[in-house]
Amino acid sequence: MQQNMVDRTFLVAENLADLSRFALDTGARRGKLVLEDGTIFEGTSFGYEASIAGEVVFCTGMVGYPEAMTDASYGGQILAMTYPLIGNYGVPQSEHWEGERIHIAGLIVSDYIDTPSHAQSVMSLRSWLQQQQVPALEIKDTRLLTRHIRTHGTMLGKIVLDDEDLPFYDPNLDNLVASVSCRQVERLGEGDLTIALIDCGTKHNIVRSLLRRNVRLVRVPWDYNLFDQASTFEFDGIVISNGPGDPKTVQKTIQTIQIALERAVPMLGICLGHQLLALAAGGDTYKMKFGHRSQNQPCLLNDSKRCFITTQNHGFAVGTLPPGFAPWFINGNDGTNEGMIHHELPFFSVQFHPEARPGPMDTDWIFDHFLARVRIEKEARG
Ligand SMILES: NC(=O)CC[C@H](N)C(=O)O
Repeated sequence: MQQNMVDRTFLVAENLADLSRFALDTGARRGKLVLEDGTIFEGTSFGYEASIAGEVVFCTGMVGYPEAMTDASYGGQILAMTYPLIGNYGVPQSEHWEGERIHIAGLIVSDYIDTPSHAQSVMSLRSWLQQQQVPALEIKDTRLLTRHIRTHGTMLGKIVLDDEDLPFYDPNLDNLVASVSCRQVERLGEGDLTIALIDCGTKHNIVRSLLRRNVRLVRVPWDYNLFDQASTFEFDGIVISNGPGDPKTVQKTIQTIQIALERAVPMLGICLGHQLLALAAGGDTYKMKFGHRSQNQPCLLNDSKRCFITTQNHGFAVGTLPPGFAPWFINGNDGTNEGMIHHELPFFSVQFHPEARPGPMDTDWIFDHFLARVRIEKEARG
């Protein structure tokens, strides 16, 4: 027995030596993740060979790296995946992505797997990162990094290759929505209800979820004036999408929502859309210590014993609800607000992602609930 244990220890040591020889043989470049408080994690580059700065956040989802990486809400962020094996099922075709490209600024993993195995995989994660020019680092101890961020809060950081250096960059100071929103109005689908989707960096599954319900969808840029006589079209409701950065930097969308509130146009806000609706209606948002990024966030439906397991990706939250709104959902872990609903008017919003991708479909009914109310309001208007 004791002999076995000794043998195994020896084997592990030998494998580790093999691995480091492999890294040297493949010419993998060494790199560092440098945090703004001076903490350094050494690692090996497996993505695009460049240095990059951003905000370091962690996601505890066990699957879904292609969806998370293409979610525009992660714009400006260096994403650390806590699930240790990343790359093992490769990268699917772009129709399965949540945006047109990779939106994260950089990727941090514990173990990068370069031998993907999945029926839908068309390339390795390494090739994808290199094609799309996104740096990535394998640092092994993502647990220590995550515990550090949980203790001290989300912080700025940079992936630095070899002896290169660059300044820290805080993405929350900029309006990132302007760089990820669509540029032109796009008309999709057919149906008797017309929904205007304000694209602040919408996940594709919000578009798919609406089209699946047979609506005529008009996707508009974040700063599009929906109420300008000359440029606009008839619509029955508005969906305000998810998106990157601090909601307070997205003033033009807030102004559009304010007009929609005055005119009682039915509205559904999702994630950033929830925060924007709250700000437009007179509420307030704040930056959370380390945010919610996973696919198992429990959300309690207010005044009930119902709990939904939700997908989330946000670093800001609604602190003060606007007048006229009640809490709709509350986070079962930390009690933060996860949604709001107006007492009388057709205004709803959720902090989580009812479109999931990746994650559970528990709250897919939010789209049905919203569209049913849009129909009621349309019929009442005649
Ligand atoms: N997924 C989102 O829409 C994120 C909203 C916002 N950027 C936040 O981090 O809180």
